[in-house]
Amino acid sequence: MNFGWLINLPFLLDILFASALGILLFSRVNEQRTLWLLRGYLFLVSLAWFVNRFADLPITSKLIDALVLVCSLSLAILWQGELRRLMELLGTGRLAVLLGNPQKEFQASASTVSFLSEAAGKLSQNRRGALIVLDMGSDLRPEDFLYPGVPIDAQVSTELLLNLFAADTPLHDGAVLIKGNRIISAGVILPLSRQTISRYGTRHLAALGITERFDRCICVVVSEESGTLSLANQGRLERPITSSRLLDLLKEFLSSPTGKVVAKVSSSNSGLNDSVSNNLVDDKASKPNTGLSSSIPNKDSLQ
Ligand SMILES: Nc1ncnc2c1ncn2[C@@H]1O[C@H](COP(=O)(O)OP(=O)(O)OP(=O)(O)O)[C@@H](O)[C@H]1O
Repeated sequence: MNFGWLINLPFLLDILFASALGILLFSRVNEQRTLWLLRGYLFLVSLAWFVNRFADLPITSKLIDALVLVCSLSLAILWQGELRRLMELLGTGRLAVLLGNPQKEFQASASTVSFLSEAAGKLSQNRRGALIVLDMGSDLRPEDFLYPGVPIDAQVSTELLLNLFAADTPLHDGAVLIKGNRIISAGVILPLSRQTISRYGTRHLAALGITERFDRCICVVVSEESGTLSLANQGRLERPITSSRLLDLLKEFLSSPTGKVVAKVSSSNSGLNDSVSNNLVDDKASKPNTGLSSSIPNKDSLQ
């Protein structure tokens, strides 16, 4: 066998780029099951390449190609949200997000998270509906929202948060966006989750929608109907939680450079974790599921 191709520069570059891409992909996957799928898929692709290049087996090669095609289609359906997000990031040139570099200036301080959990606790006691997005370096931009809201740019405080969600005030509808220690805007309309089988209302779906798109973004939700406090992270909802539990989770989130703590805590806490995809406890069970597109609100309908 001639191994001359091994020292061929284009071939070495090919291997280098393919390995870099593989490492990047594996480093971005944080779920074991997804990792297995990716590993299996890459094995099939490598097998197809090997058989095509080195074996003179046309029928086997065609069969493996067909298998790779079917698997690619299945994965495209399974990961449509992630693939869409990948293309959005590539299209908007946000490579830092893709490479997982958090923006350090958006690290919230310990006092910010305690103001936030204190406000959430009071809102919950008073059954005031609220939705607070805490961006800890996920590079959220106005174009990521359905409506970017009204600019505020003020230091986070319990009083200001309570004021923003007070009944009958112009900005109480929609979400408050916090970046680092500052309230950036209020009245923000978030994209809804694509988890259409959920029976949650739009406030909770909005929290899931933004957190399933952005890793380092979490959402605190207070239900107006039940006063239940929830924390959304990476497309999962942990509820019901107390304000002190919220504070603990926020602190753990702050101390984690990858922002994966809450998911880890949730999965080990079967009593509290409530993933929408699992369709568990739901205080909106009586509400008909209207489907995603029909339930996306516009600003006018929320006022
Ligand atoms: N896409 C969105 N982005 C931001 N806020 C939203 C969005 N959709 C709905 N909301 C907020 O949620 C309110 C409606 O909540 P809805 O009852 O539909 O949801 P919910 O999840 O059942 O919440 P709750 O338990 O508080 O009733 C709206 O008045 C608005 O303030």
